[in-house]
Amino acid sequence: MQELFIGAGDSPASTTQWAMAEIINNPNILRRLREEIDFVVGKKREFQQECTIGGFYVAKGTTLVFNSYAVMRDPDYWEDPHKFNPERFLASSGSWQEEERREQAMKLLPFGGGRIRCPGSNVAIIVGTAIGVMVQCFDWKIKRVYEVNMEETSGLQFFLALAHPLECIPLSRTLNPLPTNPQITDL
Ligand code: HEM
Repeated sequence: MQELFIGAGDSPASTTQWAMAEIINNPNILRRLREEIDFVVGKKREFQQECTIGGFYVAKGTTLVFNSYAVMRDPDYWEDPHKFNPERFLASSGSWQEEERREQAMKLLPFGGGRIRCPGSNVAIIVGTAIGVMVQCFDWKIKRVYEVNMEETSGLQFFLALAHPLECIPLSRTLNPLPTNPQITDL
């Protein structure tokens, strides 16, 4: 946990500051960078021409927002879509052909897609590391109730949230040590 905070905190902030300081001191580089970004990204993100998608007419100038929540919980694509079942990805991924894999990826959109796909998705992978560390190092207890209340709320927040924020107690696994790896202890 300590490594996560140290490794993830100052390093991106300080690297960004150094790079921006250099860019500001070198206006030619700033101009070239901006030109390249404008060339690749463009200056507009709306439909540049009319078209039809899945039978629906989309007029020029439309800004399209898709409902990725509905796509990722669509019972036509996902078996038992509301069930927390991470193993669903393990079970089928081995047997998928490349085409099926690509099609399946279109139905899993945690970071959106296309040109406005989340640019922080590589950084966000840290969520997996944090969960891995919490599972590896602690047992988790909740107060009074049998299981965590999974009721959802959107409220005034932008993101879907737990209606009752998670309150849990970490119990260190040091009393029940991790099995030692002989290859590592032998070094
Ligand atoms: C688990 C964490 C994250 C999730 C689930 C997530 C998800 C998303 C989604 C769904 C979008 C909208 C994409 C679309 O409209 O197609 C988005 C946009 C964006 N995300 Fe993330 N994100 C996460 C973390 C991050 C992080 C760590 C950063 C920055 C380091 C970041 C920066 C952005 C930005 C700047 C946009 C706007 C992109 C644009 O409109 O061009 N996100 N994110």
